[in-house]
Amino acid sequence: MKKTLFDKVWDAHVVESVTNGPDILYIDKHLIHEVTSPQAFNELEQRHIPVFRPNKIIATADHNTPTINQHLPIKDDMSRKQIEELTLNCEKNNIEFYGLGHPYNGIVHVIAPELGITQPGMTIVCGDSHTSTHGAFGTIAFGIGTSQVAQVFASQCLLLQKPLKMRINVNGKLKKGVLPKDVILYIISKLGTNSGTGYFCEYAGNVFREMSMEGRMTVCNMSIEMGARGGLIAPDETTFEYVAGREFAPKGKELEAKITYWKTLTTDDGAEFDKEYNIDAEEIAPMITYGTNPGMGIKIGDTIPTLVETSTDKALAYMGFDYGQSLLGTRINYIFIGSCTNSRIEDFRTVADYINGKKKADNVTALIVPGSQQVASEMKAEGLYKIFEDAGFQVRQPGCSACLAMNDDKIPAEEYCVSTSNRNFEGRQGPGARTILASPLTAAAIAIEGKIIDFTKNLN
Ligand SMILES: CC(C)[C@H](C(=O)O)[C@@H](O)C(=O)O
Ligand code: SF4
Repeated sequence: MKKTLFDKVWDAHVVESVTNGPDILYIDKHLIHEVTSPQAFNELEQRHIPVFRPNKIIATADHNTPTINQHLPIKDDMSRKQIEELTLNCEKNNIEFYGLGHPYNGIVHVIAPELGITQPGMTIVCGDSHTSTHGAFGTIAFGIGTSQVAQVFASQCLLLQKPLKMRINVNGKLKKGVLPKDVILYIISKLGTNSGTGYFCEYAGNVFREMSMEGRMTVCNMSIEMGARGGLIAPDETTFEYVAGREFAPKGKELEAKITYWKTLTTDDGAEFDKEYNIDAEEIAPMITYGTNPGMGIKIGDTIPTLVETSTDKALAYMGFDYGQSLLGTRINYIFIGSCTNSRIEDFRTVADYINGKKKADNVTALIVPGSQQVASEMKAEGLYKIFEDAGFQVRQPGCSACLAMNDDKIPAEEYCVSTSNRNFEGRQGPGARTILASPLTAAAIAIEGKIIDFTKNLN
């Protein structure tokens, strides 16, 4: 039978299946953070169940962490307690923990790939919806709820109904200034935030084949924003090259054997999908969002579509925009470049390249937040800190930061923030804050101007 990439990875992990029922799936790697693990640890403790395979679990602190003075005790009580609880739970259960100050600390979806923990063909879960990021390596990776976190702690397995399969093919040549973030924002704006519900989505076509691993991670990261459980891209030379040599990646003969296997992880010609979309790369342009879900996006120079849906009325009222309006010229006081979508070295290289020798506009507060300590070290080594600081940007310490209002980095009410994160929900960046999602390049260009511009005209 012809199989898809998804089928191959799934089938290799089925421990047992119930006819016409769910499968028991083995989980290779379980990532945890401070927000969704405490209740699961409590459940195990109450039921006197030990953690079955602690060496398959990696923990980091990212959501509640401050991005200034990480060497000092966390001021906010609730955040400090969250991190203390995670630290204690990891100690008690023998789980590797990359806490604040650890050279491997950072956002969970940034550190696992960069440490070589994420590898092709694996099943990876985390109590976090953007676990879909790891699909960029040809893994089945998805977010799970707290009761499932407990299930994996106890058994290293999950009881799951096999999801449906969809494929999005993007072929052709991307225009200048179009980044992977624009590709996924465009896809979601076209297909809608429910188009992936019940599905795992494979991204195929020359656009993804030619993308860096960082770019593929940006795309897979946002699969969840079109409703999909996860997204994945077939591993290839770009993937193998990225993985090889990383801290926890296989080495020598073992790596060779793995690569031979990883090369089989492609969708067979003629394998069937439950649905499929084709997109022409030339249609895609730099995108911005105008509303309160990631599907409410337009090309920078376009006007807000005139839709008659009450939910759009509410979104536009929240954002302070109108039907038919162009966003060009909108004054922007906050820029956030970070989050598990766009806080990898390539993102910061793109930003630094654009702003080198320029200055941010006076009205702008611009935050640069590396996804991990390792990204921060690379940035320093490459001289990017100096470029950012000379341009008047603030470079912070790693964490989720202003992606969501769980730490000190909040955007004031009614202020617009052009953000490279993945969600623009009401209150996401702070009560009343208005989030406009965009690529790192778009965010950089807007930081320099202090208002929304169509920067593609300035590119040479
Ligand atoms: C806090 C966490 C559970 C949440 C998620 O699942 O995604 C967060 O990371 C987010 O991005 O909204
Ligand atoms: S950076 Fe944002 S989207 Fe990513 S895990 Fe943190 S809070 Fe969630």
